[in-house]
Amino acid sequence: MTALRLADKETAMNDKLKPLREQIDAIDAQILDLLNRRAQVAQEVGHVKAETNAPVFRPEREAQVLRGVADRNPGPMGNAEMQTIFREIMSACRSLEKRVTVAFLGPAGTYSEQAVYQQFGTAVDVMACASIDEVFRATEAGTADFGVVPVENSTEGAIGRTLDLLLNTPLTISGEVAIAVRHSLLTGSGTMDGVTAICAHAQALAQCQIWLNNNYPEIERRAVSSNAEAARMARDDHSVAAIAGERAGVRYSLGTVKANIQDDPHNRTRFAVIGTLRTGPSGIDRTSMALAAPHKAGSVYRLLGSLAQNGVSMTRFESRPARNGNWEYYFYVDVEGHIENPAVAKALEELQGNAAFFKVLGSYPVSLT
Ligand SMILES: C=C(O[C@@H]1C=C(C(=O)O)C=C[C@H]1O)C(=O)O
Repeated sequence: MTALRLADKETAMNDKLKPLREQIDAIDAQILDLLNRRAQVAQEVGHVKAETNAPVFRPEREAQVLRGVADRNPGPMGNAEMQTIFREIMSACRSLEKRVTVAFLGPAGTYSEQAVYQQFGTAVDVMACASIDEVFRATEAGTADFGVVPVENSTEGAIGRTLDLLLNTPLTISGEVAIAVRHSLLTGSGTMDGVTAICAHAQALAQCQIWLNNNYPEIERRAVSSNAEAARMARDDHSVAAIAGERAGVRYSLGTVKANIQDDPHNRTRFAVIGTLRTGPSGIDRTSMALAAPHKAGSVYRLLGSLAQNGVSMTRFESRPARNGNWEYYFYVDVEGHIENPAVAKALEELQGNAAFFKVLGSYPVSLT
């Protein structure tokens, strides 16, 4: 009797589902058709670009498309989900023009790899490099079209090696990506049974230290070359737990002991996309520069005065030792606006006149996230 009633309920449900699924099938057919029409137009764009050897990847245009999607989205689909879908659509369309190769700080499964996919979508060829230096080298040599390197973390501060290398590279910053860094405690079994060491990159251990002190104060912490390397170790050795992103956990088939163990819930890392491409204005842009102040009273004040007088807002000011033993510093300054914006151009020209060293690192669309 009960079984019968259940079967009746299922039939009634299926009767209701059938027309709805037919609607979805019809919509999917339309989406399929529209996507291929979009792809054909992108191919035409590719031909036009090929005639003049113009760059295929246009971050300013992609940023505008993604912002437009969020602006026009009536819901119920969320803006972030819609942007993820459109990023993939653009990635697939772009790869019909030309597939770009992107170098990043490997191994696979790192936040740097996540940043690559967040900027370029998944229709790209990725090249895992062993160091930040190698990402610069591969991109400078043209082995990779672009490189993605970490610039700063909201908890731990600047990534010094990236700042040092930006100073001398002929490459420019073509784009930026910010990602939320969420660390998980991962093991082969998904439990802490038999675990004698917690491994991660030193930065990740630092970003989770309060949580670790509160929960596993007695377990040894060991810094290794990357979180992904820690995840690989945890897969091969069940006495090791890793701190890494969920992406690494999936890659190395690990179980999650606890997700989101970072001390700062807003922990974010900003990455720069480096390449030879000088990105055009997208409407919401940032310009990064490096400069040195002459050894004179009030010189930093005068430098920054050029920004204030031209109404240009500074969003970041970072200093790095010049490493000449003279207590001299390079300043890394980010401002709002593109270098083609007249106020920004004027401010930078004045600034350059007052600086002992001056280099524009790039103008690029502000990260969506
Ligand atoms: C189609 C173009 O080429 C690429 C693909 C884009 C897209 O699919 O919308 C946008 C910008 C470019 O990175 C274009 O430049 O418009």
